[in-house]
Amino acid sequence: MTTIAFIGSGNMAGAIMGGLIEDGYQPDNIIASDPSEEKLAELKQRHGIQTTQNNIDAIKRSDVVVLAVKPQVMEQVLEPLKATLEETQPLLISVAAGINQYSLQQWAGDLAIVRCMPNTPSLVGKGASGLLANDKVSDQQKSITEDILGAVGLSVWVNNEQQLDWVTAVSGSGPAYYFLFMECMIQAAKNMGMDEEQAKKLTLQTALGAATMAQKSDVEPDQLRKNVTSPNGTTEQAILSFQNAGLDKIVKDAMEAVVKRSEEMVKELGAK
Ligand SMILES: NC(=O)C1=CN([C@@H]2O[C@H](COP(=O)(O)OP(=O)(O)OC[C@H]3O[C@@H](n4cnc5c(N)ncnc54)[C@H](OP(=O)(O)O)[C@@H]3O)[C@@H](O)[C@H]2O)C=CC1
Ligand SMILES: O=C(O)[C@@H]1CCC=N1
Repeated sequence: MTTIAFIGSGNMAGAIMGGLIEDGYQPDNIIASDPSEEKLAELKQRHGIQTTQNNIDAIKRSDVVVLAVKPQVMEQVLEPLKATLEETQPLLISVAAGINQYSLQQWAGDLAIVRCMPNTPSLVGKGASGLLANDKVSDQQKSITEDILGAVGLSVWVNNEQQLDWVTAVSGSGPAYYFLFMECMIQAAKNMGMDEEQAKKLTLQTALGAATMAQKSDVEPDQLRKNVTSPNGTTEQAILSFQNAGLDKIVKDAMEAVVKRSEEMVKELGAK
């Protein structure tokens, strides 16, 4: 079985590791590397995986290296690892937003690199990831990448950096939009006087029900919405309220802001 090292073991790495284990991946074949002893102890206890505070040691023992540190520290994290990476030639998968293939290659060396944009629902096997390979990635390495990300949800290959920025706007950042919407619904229900626990239970089940229906049915989301919206009924008033507030523009602006920020990050943080 392929051994996977995670350089950086925070939220995103934890989500992918958790999803892999849930899917039956051998814990012995997962190595988490992180400066935090506490984080590592927690991961070891929860998943029974291998842990280390030594990135080079983790890389030497693995076939696939997943880079899951914050974009702001990627350059400094890779600098001491470049020689080992070039020597051992693992498949490198970076999940960092705003760090493009060019920068990764400058900092990590001439390797097979997949730039991946995952999302945190990977933790529950419902991830959605975009993948961009450089031309050193073999078909076999593509299939290994699909297996890893496939264990935690669905993945799609894209052809260029711009398309990966679009993936970031849709699914990378997307879970936060739905969480925010849930927060707003729970708060509004509380303001009406509903008990918080009840508001939460109903909101979450409604989100799950709507997503499951949209995914399982052949009917498009707009028709599913119309099916809920009885003429002159209650839903119609809510939809009108959203539309009058310019929801389509609010969403469009938010997603364009993601793409803009990704492009800025490439300029701010990327290799010159
Ligand atoms: N969260 C999300 O929804 C998504 C995140 N991403 C990307 O995933 C990456 C990680 O994000 P996230 O998991 O949220 O961040 P976290 O801060 O939760 O995780 C990053 C981890 O890397 C550790 N770290 C810092 N320096 C090193 C080092 N030298 N060697 C090894 N580990 C180190 C950090 O430790 P310490 O805290 O001690 O510094 C931290 O535990 C980012 O690049 C982000 O763009 C992509 C898609 C979705
Ligand atoms: O907010 C971020 O920068 C990361 C990338 C996508 C989701 N979280």
